[in-house]
Amino acid sequence: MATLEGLYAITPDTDDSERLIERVSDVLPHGVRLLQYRNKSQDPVRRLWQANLLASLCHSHGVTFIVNDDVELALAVGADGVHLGRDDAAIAAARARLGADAIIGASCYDDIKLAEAAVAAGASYVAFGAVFPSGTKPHAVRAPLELFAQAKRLGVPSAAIGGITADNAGEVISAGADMLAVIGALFDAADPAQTAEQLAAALRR
Ligand SMILES: Cc1ncc(COP(=O)(O)OP(=O)(O)O)c(N)n1
Ligand SMILES: Cc1ncsc1CCOP(=O)(O)O
Ligand SMILES: [Mg+2]
Repeated sequence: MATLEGLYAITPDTDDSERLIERVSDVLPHGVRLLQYRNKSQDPVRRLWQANLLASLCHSHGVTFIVNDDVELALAVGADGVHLGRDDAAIAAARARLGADAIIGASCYDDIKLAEAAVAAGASYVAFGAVFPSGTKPHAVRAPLELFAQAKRLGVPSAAIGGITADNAGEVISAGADMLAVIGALFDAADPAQTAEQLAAALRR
C-alpha cells in the first residue's frame, strides 16, 4: 500500500501531451511521492492517452498515480486511485467500483464534517483547501490551516491544496498536513526540479 505523505504533484491542464510528459518527467525524480492527472479540458481520447503515459511514467519511478474526477479512467489506465470532489462520483460508489486497495481522495474544502462523512464512506485521505489564494483555481473556497490539527482524529492522512509554494510550505506542514498538493508553484516554476526539491525538503524538516 502506498504511503500517503509528502509532495503530491498535480498536472497542469494541457493539450500538449509531449510537453506534459516532459514536464512531469523533470519533477518526478525530485521528491514527488504522488502524481494526480487533472485535466478538465480535453476529450476522452486525449485524456486516455495522457493518463496512460503518466501511469507508466509514475510506476517506473515508484510514484503513486491518481486520476482526478474520473473513476472509469482510473480503472482503464491501472491508476492507484482517484480523487473526488463534490461534483464527482460518490466515495462509496467509487470504493465499490475500485475495490478495497484503491486510494480514494476526497475534497473537503473548509469542512471537517464533510471529511468525517468522506472517511465513513471509505475515503483513504481527505484534502482541504484552498489554503492560500490559488492562481489555478482563483474562486476556490478558502480553508483555514487549523483544519489540519482537527483532521488528526479522522485516522486518515490529510492533503493541503491551493497556492502552496516553497515559501509557505513550512507553515502548512507545521499546521499538520501530511501531503502538499501543488500545481502552479511547481509546473510554472523557472526550475521545476529545483522547486520540487525545495518542497520535498520542507516536508522532511
Ligand atoms: C489533492 C486534491 N485536493 C483537492 C482537489 C480538488 O478537487 P475538486 O474539488 O473536485 O475540484 P477539481 O480539482 O476537480 O477542479 C484535487 N483535485 N486534488
Ligand atoms: C484544484 C484546486 N482545488 C482547490 S485549489 C486548486 C488548485 C491548486 O493549484 P495551485 O497549486 O496552482 O494553487
Ligand atoms: Mg473534481
